[in-house]
Amino acid sequence: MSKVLELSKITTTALANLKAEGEKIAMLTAYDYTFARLADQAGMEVLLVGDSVGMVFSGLENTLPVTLDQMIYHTQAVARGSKRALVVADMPFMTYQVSPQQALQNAGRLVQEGRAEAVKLEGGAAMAATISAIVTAGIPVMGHVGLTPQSVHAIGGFRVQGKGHDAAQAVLEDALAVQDAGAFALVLEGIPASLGQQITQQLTIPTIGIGAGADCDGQVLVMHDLLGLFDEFTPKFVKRYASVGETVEKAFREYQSEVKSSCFPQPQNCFKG
Ligand SMILES: Nc1nc(=O)c2c([nH]1)NC[C@@H]1CN(c3ccc(C(=O)N[C@@H](CCC(=O)O)C(=O)O)cc3)CN21
Ligand SMILES: CC(C)C(=O)C(=O)O
Ligand SMILES: [Mg+2]
Repeated sequence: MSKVLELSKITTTALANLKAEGEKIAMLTAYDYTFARLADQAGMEVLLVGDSVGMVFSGLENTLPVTLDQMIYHTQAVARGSKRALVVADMPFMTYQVSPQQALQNAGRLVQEGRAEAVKLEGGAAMAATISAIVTAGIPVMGHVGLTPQSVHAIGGFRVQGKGHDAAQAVLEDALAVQDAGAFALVLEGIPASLGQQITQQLTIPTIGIGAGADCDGQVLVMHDLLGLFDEFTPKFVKRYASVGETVEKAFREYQSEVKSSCFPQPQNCFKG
């Protein structure tokens, strides 16, 4: 790719072109300005302000209590840190399920107040009319099928979906319904790799996998999992690229002990009168 293209703003069209060219799409979650900036500089095509913010930032057990105002706040911070990456914001639980009208109004807030460039919502065929209403208003929608964490109580835990012929067929039909409704891309979460491959082949829009195998058009991970900052659970699909948690705790211990022993501050850390 040319230098100009490398630096150009990523759009939904750019992602479609990447699928057409067989180039993989790298997506990562982000929740604040500092880390969004680092991920953007590292070349991530998409920054997802995930409702996983409820788990890794707020310390909640699942994503259900996350509010629209919280998502707007985090999206604003990520948008400020992102020069090139496409900023996608998750629609939180109960901000899009009641009606397409409610969904459109709330998607509009994520764009107008949060500065999101697209929104993501969970669900397949049942969400087709909702996706269509948002897309018609000019807001790009990313779908999300398979393991949908906002349905954790209905699923009975964070369990792999689409195992067996009938369950696989249901996920495929959901994926096709999301595409037909006008979504520009689709997250495939927690499904067998073979099903991820099948859906990716059948869809014209890019698929972005998390625990959906190697054949998806792109991959997404939760930033804290990748960095080794979150270890309350480590799903099989996570790869740790660093041990930032250990590094941070070591620095904190050193600072704490230097305060106790009066090794910090030194004269160079002090102002002269
Ligand atoms: N930090 C973090 N990482 C995530 O990937 C993530 C979140 N939070 N919050 C929202 C959802 C919840 N997710 C999860 C959480 C746990 C498993 C998990 O434990 N999976 C088991 C398999 C479970 C089964 O099928 O029985 C695994 O070993 O992968 C999967 C997805 C993915 N998302
Ligand atoms: C795991 C990704 C796809 C997500 O929805 C989130 O971070 O909330
Ligand atoms: Mg989410």
